[in-house]
Amino acid sequence: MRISVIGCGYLGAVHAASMAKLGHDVVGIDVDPKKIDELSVGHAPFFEPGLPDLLQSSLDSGRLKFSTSMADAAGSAVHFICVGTPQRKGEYAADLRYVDAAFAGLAPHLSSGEVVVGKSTVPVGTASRLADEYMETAPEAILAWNPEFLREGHAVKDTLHPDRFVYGVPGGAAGERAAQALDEVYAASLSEGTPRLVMDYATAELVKTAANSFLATKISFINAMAELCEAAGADVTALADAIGLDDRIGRKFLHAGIGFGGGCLPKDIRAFMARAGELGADQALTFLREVDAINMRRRSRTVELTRELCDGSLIGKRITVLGAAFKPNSDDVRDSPALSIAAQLQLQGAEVTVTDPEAIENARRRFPELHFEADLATALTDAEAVLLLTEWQQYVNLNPKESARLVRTTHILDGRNALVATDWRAAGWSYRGMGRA
Ligand SMILES: NC(=O)c1ccc[n+]([C@@H]2O[C@H](COP(=O)([O-])OP(=O)(O)OC[C@H]3O[C@@H](n4cnc5c(N)ncnc54)[C@H](O)[C@@H]3O)[C@@H](O)[C@H]2O)c1
Ligand SMILES: O=c1ccn([C@@H]2O[C@H](COP(=O)(O)OP(=O)(O)O[C@H]3O[C@H](CO)[C@@H](O)[C@H](O)[C@H]3O)[C@@H](O)[C@H]2O)c(=O)[nH]1
Repeated sequence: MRISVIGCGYLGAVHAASMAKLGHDVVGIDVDPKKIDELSVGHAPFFEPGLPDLLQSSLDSGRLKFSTSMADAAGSAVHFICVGTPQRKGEYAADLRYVDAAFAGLAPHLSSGEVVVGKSTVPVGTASRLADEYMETAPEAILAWNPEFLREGHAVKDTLHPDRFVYGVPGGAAGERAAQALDEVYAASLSEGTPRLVMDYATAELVKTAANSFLATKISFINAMAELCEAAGADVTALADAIGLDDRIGRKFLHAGIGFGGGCLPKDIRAFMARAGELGADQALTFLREVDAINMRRRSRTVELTRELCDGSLIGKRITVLGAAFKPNSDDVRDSPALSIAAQLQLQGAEVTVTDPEAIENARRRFPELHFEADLATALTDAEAVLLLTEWQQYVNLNPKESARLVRTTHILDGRNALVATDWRAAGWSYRGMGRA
């Protein structure tokens, strides 16, 4: 099947390479010529485990190519729209200008029977608006919305073996044709028994934002419990283990710490609230304000805990931050809690050094005022406090005795509750976790 993938960022590049792996002939299209040049020679423009091999094998198969020209999408049976939907500057709402530009650019190249499939995360109501505004030029083409649930750091596996497929389609024969086309695209995964749910546009759009809101709520719930544990002298990790054993609750997404970040959860819950307001249903989502507020409080709480670790003053203190990415196994620094905390500490007078195995380049672009050091041992040397803010495996595996020899003062704040506290204390460190006595 001929497929085009429009927008080759964290979602689209993985999607394009994965669709070629499934046996389709794929063209990935992006407006960024640098990205397209890199992808065309098999260089992944961002860090994602498994992507370089997948990209290379798909290019070698001759089934994957990249282009900056929308005209190269012409003739594809299915066109996936994977462009960004960031938060609008100074507002909660999603910025849909890239989605609109992608539809406007694609529409003149559409032919009868082709299916345009939105994968970007959009506010409910967007698909029917786009169908009205852009699909009229190609009346026989059909629009479907097939939201994406991949996690960065697991994107390849999540794309090839997702938990479920959601198809938002129009009513009648057109909807059936769109679902058939998507079944053909995903035949290999469907044959593994992956559930496939067909519904209307609005429900499909809502499934995506509801799923991310639920995940964000779960994280903020456990972080609220962390606040309580701190006040009551209890331990949030023991609490999460105990409540997580109830199947109805589950242990996943109950890791308390510095809170959630990234290019999805924060902006998606805000866009969801904004859209609810436009629909006159803002009361339904007022709890998400609290979810957001709890999350942002974790960042200021981390700054306060660091001040406590540093005997009450941050001025001139040498602080080493382990991790810049918003999560491990990613170089994505969009709304990274680690960087936001590092920047706050520096503003309050600390001398901050940030290290990360993959994200330094991206981090430096966003926070040029911070000092970055790629070498872990050098970053730790002479530190007066160490903060683990992104739980990369190499940081979790750090040897507390060897690390103690590098630093000036053995103070560690475990912002992700990822270290074995007893090991660090046994090696002479004063260890502080999040929500732990
Ligand atoms: N990153 C994820 O893990 C993930 C997972 C699920 C859903 N999503 C959603 O997918 C969408 C894309 O997210 P992302 O993280 O890949 O963003 P991204 O910023 O990494 O990628 C977007 C890409 O679209 C390109 N682009 C912009 N306008 C274009 C146009 N008119 N034509 C062609 N290309 C264009 C940009 O140059 C960029 O490369 C968002 O709606 C996001 O919420 C992302
Ligand atoms: O118990 C937890 C779990 C996660 N996090 C943090 O939450 C953020 C988001 O993590 P995760 O959801 O794993 O990463 P994303 O790659 O942003 O994936 C989310 O956002 C994507 C884009 O919409 C969706 O496709 C995914 O299903 C959804 O999990 C990160 O900062 C994590 O450190 C916690 O603090 N505690």
